[in-house]
Amino acid sequence: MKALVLAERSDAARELAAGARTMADEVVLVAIGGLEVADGTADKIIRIALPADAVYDDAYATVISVFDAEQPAVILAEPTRHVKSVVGRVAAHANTSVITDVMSFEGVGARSLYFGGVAERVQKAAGDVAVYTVGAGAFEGAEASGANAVEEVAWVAPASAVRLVSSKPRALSGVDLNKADVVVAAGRGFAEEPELDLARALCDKLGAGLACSRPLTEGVDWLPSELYVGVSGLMLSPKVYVACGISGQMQHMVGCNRAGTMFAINKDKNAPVFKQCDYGLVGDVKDVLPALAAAL
Ligand SMILES: Cc1cc2nc3c(=O)[nH]c(=O)nc-3n(C[C@H](O)[C@H](O)[C@H](O)COP(=O)(O)OP(=O)(O)OC[C@H]3O[C@@H](n4cnc5c(N)ncnc54)[C@H](O)[C@@H]3O)c2cc1C
Repeated sequence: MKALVLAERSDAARELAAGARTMADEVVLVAIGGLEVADGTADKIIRIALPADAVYDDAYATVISVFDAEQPAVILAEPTRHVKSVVGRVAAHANTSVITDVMSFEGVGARSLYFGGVAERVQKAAGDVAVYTVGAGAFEGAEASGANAVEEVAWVAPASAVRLVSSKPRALSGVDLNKADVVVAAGRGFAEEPELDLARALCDKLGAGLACSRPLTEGVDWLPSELYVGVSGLMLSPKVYVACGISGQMQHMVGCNRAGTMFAINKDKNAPVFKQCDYGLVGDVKDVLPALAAAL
């Protein structure tokens, strides 16, 4: 049985390839646009170079040609916006559906969230080809392997290409949250944008990355949307997660509940986050964060 892996980030490619190894005899990684691939990731790396005027999503037509040539029984994809756009169209071509946001595999079933994360279900692929988008941490302990034999395929122009109107560099936070050992996350407990400096000061002391809940990105726009954690954002598995002024709604917590150790700071002793953390501190972020930063 053959598995195809599609990922935008090198770490995710390796993790999904390791997971694919537990399901298939042959693991083929599709590397679009110069993705760096670590040694021993997959049996075969199929490289797709992006033409200068093309965007990532346009690679779907080439990936469909790869799918036709390779005939995989399973596809594992990283749940980024671009990869989802590509894999959705590959699944439509294969006359199958995508089982999204898989958190773990149980025999032939895949456990994932639905209704925006308020419920879980286990699904089994209906067709001949199983297509999954899989979050970080689903294949803990699995080891990637393979000769990384490289094959380059010709670009297949999509029937309706995305027209790039303009682009501009994005301000990055400096820390890749997917790789950070420690993440400090801010929620609506921060009443005003300048209060986020308290979380930033704690990040500096801990060498942590700053993340947030979704309300801090959408609507108020205090932080970029790339930084919010949860069912529709980042799925993280850091060693330590510090949830500050976050209530603990399921939609947020599914993105961080794989953390090794979870700390929560909230002024409401009944906040749901206290039932989900390892260590809880009842207090106001305006008092607790400066005290913590000073003590460290
Ligand atoms: C389809 C769908 C998808 C969603 N996806 C996501 C997602 O991916 N990620 C996400 O984060 N959310 C998501 N949401 C939103 C989610 O349901 C919650 O509304 C959101 O996570 C709440 O954010 P919060 O915990 O920061 O805010 P709140 O729920 O308002 O909690 C704020 C907390 O701060 C505490 N607090 C207030 N003041 C202080 C203070 N001074 N000091 C300490 N504590 C204080 C309060 O006691 C409260 O517990 C989604 C919702 C839907 C419907």
